[in-house]
Amino acid sequence: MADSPLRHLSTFVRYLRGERTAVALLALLVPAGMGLQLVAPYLLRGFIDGALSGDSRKTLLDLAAWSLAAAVGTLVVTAGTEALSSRVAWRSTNRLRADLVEHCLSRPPGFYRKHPPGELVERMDGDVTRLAAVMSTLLLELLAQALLIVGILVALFRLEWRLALVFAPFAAGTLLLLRTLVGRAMPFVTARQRVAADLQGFLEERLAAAEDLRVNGASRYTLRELGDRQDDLYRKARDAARASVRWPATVQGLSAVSVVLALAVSAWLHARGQLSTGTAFASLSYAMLLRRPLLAVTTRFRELEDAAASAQRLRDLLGHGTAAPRTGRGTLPAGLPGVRFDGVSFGYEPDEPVLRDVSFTLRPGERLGVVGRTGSGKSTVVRLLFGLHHPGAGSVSAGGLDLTEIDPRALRSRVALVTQEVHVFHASLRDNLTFFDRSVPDDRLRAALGEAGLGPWLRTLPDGLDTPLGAGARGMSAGEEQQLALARVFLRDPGLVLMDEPTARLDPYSERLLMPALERLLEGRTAVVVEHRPHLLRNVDRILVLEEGKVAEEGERRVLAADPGSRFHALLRTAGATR
Ligand SMILES: Nc1ncnc2c1ncn2[C@@H]1O[C@H](COP(=O)(O)OP(=O)(O)OP(=O)(O)O)[C@@H](O)[C@H]1O
Repeated sequence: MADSPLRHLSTFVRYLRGERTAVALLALLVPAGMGLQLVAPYLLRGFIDGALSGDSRKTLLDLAAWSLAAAVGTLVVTAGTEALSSRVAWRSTNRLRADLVEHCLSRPPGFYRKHPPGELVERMDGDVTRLAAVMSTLLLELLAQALLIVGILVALFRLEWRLALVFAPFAAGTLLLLRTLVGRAMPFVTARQRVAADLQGFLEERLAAAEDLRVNGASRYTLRELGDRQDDLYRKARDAARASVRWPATVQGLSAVSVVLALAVSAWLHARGQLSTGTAFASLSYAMLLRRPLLAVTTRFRELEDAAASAQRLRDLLGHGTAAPRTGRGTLPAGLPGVRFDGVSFGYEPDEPVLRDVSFTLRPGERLGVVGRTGSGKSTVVRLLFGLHHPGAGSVSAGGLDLTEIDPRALRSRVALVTQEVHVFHASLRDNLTFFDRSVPDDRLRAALGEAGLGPWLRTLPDGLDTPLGAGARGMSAGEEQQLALARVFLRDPGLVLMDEPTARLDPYSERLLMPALERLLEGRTAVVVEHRPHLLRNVDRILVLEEGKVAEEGERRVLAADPGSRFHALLRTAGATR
């Protein structure tokens, strides 16, 4: 059975709640506009019959004045409807867009692997805009058009029942057809919208990697893939258009037949003297007018199906990943937190364990270095400690509290994660440091930059803390970006620092420049440092060696480094760093 568009749209009705007055006014204006359309043919009849029967000039002028008033009324109602509906659409969709952005910002990393930014932009822009049309007037208009159809049929019956009999089956047949066709085009429309969003995601990803693609000679392959995707979009758009066009084409055909029939009946009745010229004109005007709402309903119905498909995709997006909300409300106790992994097993996918029964303990202020081959689960340890995922078995705790019991915001205020990925926003240096919090005093910002080793760099900036950074503004080297990331952490002064190979993308020179700041950051804090180059772990107290997700070795750094039989010593030997 066809999916009902209204079911998908109903979820978003709540965004109209703040617009009750405007919606109530629209509920009056839209039917009023439809009602005004019924007046014109009625006045026309009076005018023609009056003129033919030699009525006084005053009556004819009165009728002309009424016609003018109806036209002005229609103009006012149309302008009012337009203004109000734009306002309702703008405000309600802004609220929806804000909800979507908030939802996306709170999603775990896996969400962004499933939905690349280009796809999300298409949803927040394209889908929301399509929904806006429905939220403003479409539903009201569909209802009003249906009322107009009934109104025209009643007026026709009153004027000439024999003509009404020609049109009633046409209108009823069209509406019955509508019932059977409701939602038929939706699967095709949904498929078209999905492929369009995928194309957007593809373009966004490829353009972001333009340099890599060029360097690796993959530009031609990318263009070929773009061609395939465009062909697919064309096919899906064609299928959707075919499915959607059947309905208006049928109505057009039916309508043409019924108008010809009405013309024949009018001519016949008029020739027999049973129909005045004015009534014939008025009836035919109503007959022509009847085509308008029926065709409008069909065209608007396509928009409704488009919007319903968008609504379905937005509902899916809003529902995505809500299965495991964090419920913790606790906060980390004051002071430096200790850390404990107790029999932790975890996998990103079911039946694909990444960590197996991992246990270790760090006392407050202790620093742990995590080493192991690529893919052994080092980064996963850090992600669990940052609360990005929860273990399938065992527990991860900080400051004596299981992380599932801690409010994520409270956790993030005391725990910092430094990775090799640094995002520099297109904003001032100040905003880049504070994440747009204007309450942080400048001397704290300068101190944090100094601790991160960016003091001399700051002095070279023309506008100091107000210097714009990011795309199209002042460029930064990879090392400076990493120092900026460290300055952000110094500013927050967390008790627990997690580092995931922060120097991995730096050349040895930049790495050497960064090391003093990294070492300062570890001083007087509990820390977990992931590093595949063991010789860089000079300042940690303990070492954890992971192999295929299991703890292969754990102990004091000093002891393991001095023991030629230890795995850590072997790693140092391989790196040529044994002392
Ligand atoms: N988000 C994810 N979804 C699915 N699998 C993942 C995800 N992240 C990591 N993995 C897989 O988990 C395993 C461990 O990954 P992890 O990043 O923890 O290893 P690592 O030791 O830090 O590796 P590297 O030194 O290369 O960074 C790998 O097999 C990896 O493919």
